Amino acid sequence: MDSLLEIKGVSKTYGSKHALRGVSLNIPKGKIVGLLGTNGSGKSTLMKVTAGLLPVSNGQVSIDGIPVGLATKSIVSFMPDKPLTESWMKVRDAVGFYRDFYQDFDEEKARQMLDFMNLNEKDRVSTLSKGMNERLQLTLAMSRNAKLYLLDEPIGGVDPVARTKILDAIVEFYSEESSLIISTHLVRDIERIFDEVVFIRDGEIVMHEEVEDLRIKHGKSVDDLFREVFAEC
Ligand SMILES: Nc1ncnc2c1ncn2[C@@H]1O[C@H](COP(=O)(O)OP(=O)(O)OP(=O)(O)O)[C@@H](O)[C@H]1O
Repeated sequence: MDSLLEIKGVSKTYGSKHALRGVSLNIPKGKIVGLLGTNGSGKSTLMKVTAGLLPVSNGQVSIDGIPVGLATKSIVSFMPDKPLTESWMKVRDAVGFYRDFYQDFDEEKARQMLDFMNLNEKDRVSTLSKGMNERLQLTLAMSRNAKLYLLDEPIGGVDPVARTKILDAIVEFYSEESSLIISTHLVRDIERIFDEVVFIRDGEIVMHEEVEDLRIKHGKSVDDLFREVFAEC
């Protein structure tokens, strides 16, 4: 298997709290992967460790064969669960900020995405609704020409109509040369776009399967299986 992301025996503690417990995971190139778990299961921690924003307590993470660090930041695009933009910015300032900051930022792609998302470059970030803000953050993260995209809860807290638009944009603007990991607990709305799913519970990977295999093997949707696996939590 041609792995893009390799995680080997990664643990992460915050003081005495164990957020990740010996996580090992391989993600191939060209896949959209759902990182699924209930609140507090370790999704954001795993995303941040992969993005190189948090040091691990134990284990190794590498992307395209390179250990996570300064060098991998240029091939990983991370959309955190909290916006990186400042409230004084207009949408066009946010785009300019990303363009100046990231060499691989594709301004033309950003324009097309803004258009698709019905976002106006003249709007102030502080006046955007939560759903519109999520659309902006997604546009910024996906307009980089990265090898790995990490989207932390891109549909958290937005209504079903906004969710559909965000998912359509991910599918429309995703390049098959790269891989994309999306963390969420809103499985039903999003499972149609996944090639593979990873279930994380209490900082441990409890399942990693291709979605088609999973549906054949269990005769269930990912959402049904998710509810079953996490029912006892
Ligand atoms: N900075 C921190 N200090 C202490 N504990 C933390 C910190 N960040 C996360 N944790 C704890 O680590 C565990 C995993 O948290 P994490 O944010 O990775 O989970 P999550 O799956 O992303 O949750 P959610 O869906 O609620 O965002 C939780 O028990 C959380 O309380």
